[in-house]
Amino acid sequence: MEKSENITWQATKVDKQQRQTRFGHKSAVLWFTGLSGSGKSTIAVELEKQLFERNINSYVLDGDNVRFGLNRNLGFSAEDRTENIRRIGEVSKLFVDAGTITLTAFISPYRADRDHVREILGDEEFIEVFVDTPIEVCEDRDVKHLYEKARRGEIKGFTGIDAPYETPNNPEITIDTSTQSLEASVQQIIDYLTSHGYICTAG
Ligand SMILES: Nc1ncnc2c1ncn2[C@@H]1O[C@H](COP(=O)(O)OS(=O)(=O)O)[C@@H](OP(=O)(O)O)[C@H]1O
Ligand SMILES: Nc1ncnc2c1ncn2[C@@H]1O[C@H](COP(=O)(O)OP(=O)(O)O)[C@@H](O)[C@H]1O
Repeated sequence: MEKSENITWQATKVDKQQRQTRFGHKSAVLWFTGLSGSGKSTIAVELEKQLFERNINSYVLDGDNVRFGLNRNLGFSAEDRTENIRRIGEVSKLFVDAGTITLTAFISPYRADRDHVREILGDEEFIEVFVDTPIEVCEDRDVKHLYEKARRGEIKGFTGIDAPYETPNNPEITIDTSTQSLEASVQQIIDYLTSHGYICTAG
């Protein structure tokens, strides 16, 4: 995998700990995973807004958006999805080093790919948020009409239809948007961040 030789790690004079101290909160990745239409982006975007309002550095990396730029050369084969998640894992690590609470909204269907990101970040900085909305509900929403296309065979390898989704074994947070409101989901995550000492009650 490594193609670069003769490279040396450059140390910096400002570290993650100093940045966290200055910002007044810890940094970590909230790794949203779940089917298309499960609610990953909707929750991440609202949560980012609420964290921002509390003066917390936060940033959303969203599957669709990242595929317009950084990952525009990747498709939806198993190999490309793995590379997609590997890159986002590395980007997330940089954001966390920069002191930001990073929200990633990718289907990330393969357990091994998510576990790899957990490994490079460590348990404390990787918070897996399983958006466990039943496929029937996601398909019923079909915001982008992609399930419709997949059922008609116009999209091949669509997650949940003819491509796999491997559920997390031990997610830190589980949300089902078919039974809980957006507000309740966002509050559940804020409560987790507060009770685990990532952010302060007062923000
Ligand atoms: N074949 C196939 N399977 C699943 N999803 C598809 C596919 N083709 C396009 N799309 C659209 O791409 C979004 C998922 O991109 P991700 O980068 O999150 O996927 S992955 O993590 O690499 O599996 C996904 O967005 P979300 O609905 O936000 O999840 C879809 O809009
Ligand atoms: N309780 C809820 N939480 C989150 N989204 C919900 C909820 N109820 C309905 N929705 C709708 O479900 C859709 C989820 O789409 P999206 O957030 O793009 O999902 P994903 O990013 O997982 O593909 C949105 O249209 C959203 O308005």
